[in-house]
Amino acid sequence: MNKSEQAVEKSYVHRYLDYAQTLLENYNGKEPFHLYLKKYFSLNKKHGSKDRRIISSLCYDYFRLGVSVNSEMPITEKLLLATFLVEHEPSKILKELNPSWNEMIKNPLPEKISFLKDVFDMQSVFPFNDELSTKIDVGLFNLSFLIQPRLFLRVRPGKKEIVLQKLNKANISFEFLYPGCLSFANSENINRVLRLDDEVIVQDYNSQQTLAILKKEITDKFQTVSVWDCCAASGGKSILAFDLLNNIMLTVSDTRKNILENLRKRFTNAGITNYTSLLIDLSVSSKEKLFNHCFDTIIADVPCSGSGTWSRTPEALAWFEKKAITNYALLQQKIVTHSIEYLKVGGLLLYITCSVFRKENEDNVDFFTQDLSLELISTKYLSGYEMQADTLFVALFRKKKR
Ligand SMILES: C[S@@+](CC[C@H](N)C(=O)[O-])C[C@H]1O[C@@H](n2cnc3c(N)ncnc32)[C@H](O)[C@@H]1O
Repeated sequence: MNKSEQAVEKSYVHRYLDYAQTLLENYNGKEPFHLYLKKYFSLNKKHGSKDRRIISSLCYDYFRLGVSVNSEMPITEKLLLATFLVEHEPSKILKELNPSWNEMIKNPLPEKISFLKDVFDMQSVFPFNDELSTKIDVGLFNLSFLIQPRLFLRVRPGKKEIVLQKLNKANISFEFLYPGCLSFANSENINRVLRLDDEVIVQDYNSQQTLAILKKEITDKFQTVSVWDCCAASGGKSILAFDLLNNIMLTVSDTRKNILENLRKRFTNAGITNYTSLLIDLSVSSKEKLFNHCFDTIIADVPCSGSGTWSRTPEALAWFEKKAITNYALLQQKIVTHSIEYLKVGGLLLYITCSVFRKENEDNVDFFTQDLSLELISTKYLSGYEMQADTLFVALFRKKKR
C-alpha cells in the first residue's frame, strides 16, 4: 500500500470509530439498540451494508464490556479493547490502530482477558451478580457476555427433509443439535432460503426445551388439552405447543394489540387456524369474567428482566436498573394470581422466564406455593451460557383445591 492509500485507509478506520462513538453517546437506553440502529441507518443511507455491519459490531462489542473498564477511558479506546476481546478474526481497525492486539486476536478468550488484566475487570462486566440464582455458574455466565450467541432454528414437524435440502443447496453451514434443532452463526441470513414459521421457527435452543416438562405430565396421548397461552406475544410458545402436544384447543392472549396481530400473521404462515385470540391485561383483576370455562393447562411465559438473554442485547448491561427486578417479580405474581382463576383444579401451570434472577424465579415459586393454590411439580434452569444460547427458567405446578 502506498502512502496516499494508507492515508485513505486510516481516515476510513477513524470514520468508523467516530460513527460508533456518536451513536453510543446519543443512545439513551430507552429502546432496544437494534431499533435505534435501524432508525439511524434508514435516515443515513450513505452507509452501505459493509459500513452497517462494521459500525453495529463496534457498538455491540462495546456494550459487551458492561461497566468493566475505567469510566475515564475514552470511548475510542474502549471500542478497540472491546473489538480485541470479542472478535476472533483480524480486524482492519485494530490492524491500523493497535497491530499487536490484532496479531493476538485469535488467542483464547481467557488469555486475552488475562493479557488485559490492568485495564479490564471481568468481575464487573455483569453488575447484578448479587441478584443471581445460586443455580447459575457466575464465572461462566459473566464470560458469556463476551461471546456472540448463535442463531437457532426449530424445524417444524414433517419439514426436515426440505429444510436440509434447501440449506445444502444454498451452501449454508449449520450444526444439528438434535433432530429438530439447527444452530447457525448469528450473522447467517436464513430467511433468504427458508420459509419462516412454515418450515422453521427462529427460536433459541432453550426456548425450544421449555415445554418438555409439561409434555411429560400429559400422559394420555389421545386427550384433547385446552391450553391458554396467557402472555403469548407473537406466539413462539404457542406454535411449539401446537407442534409438540397432540391435540390442543388453543387460546392466546396478551396486553399488546399489535403483537397479537403479528401472532395472527405467524399462525397463518404456520397453518394454525383453529384458536381464540384475546386482548387481556392480567396485571389487574377483571371485573367481568374472562372465560366461562377453565383450562387444563396455562402457559405463563411472563414479562421479565430478560437477563438470561442479555448476551443478545448487551446494552442492558449498561442501562438496566436494578429496581426493575422487583417490579417484574410483582407483575409476574399478579399475572399468575389472576390467570389461575381460570385453571381447572388438577390442571397444570407452566411458568417460564428468561431471567437468571432469584426474585423472578425461586422467590416467585415460593410465593406461588405459599400464597396461591399451586403445588410444585418441578423446576429447571435451562442454562445456555456454555453453548451460546439463552438461559431460561421453567417451573411446573398443579392446581390444588383451595
Ligand atoms: C416473554 S414475552 C412472551 C413471549 C412469547 N410467549 C413467545 O414465546 O414468543 C411476555 C409477554 O407478556 C406480555 N405482557 C406484559 N404485561 C402483561 C400483562 N399485564 N398481562 C398479560 N400479558 C402481559 C407482553 O406484552 C409480552 O408479549
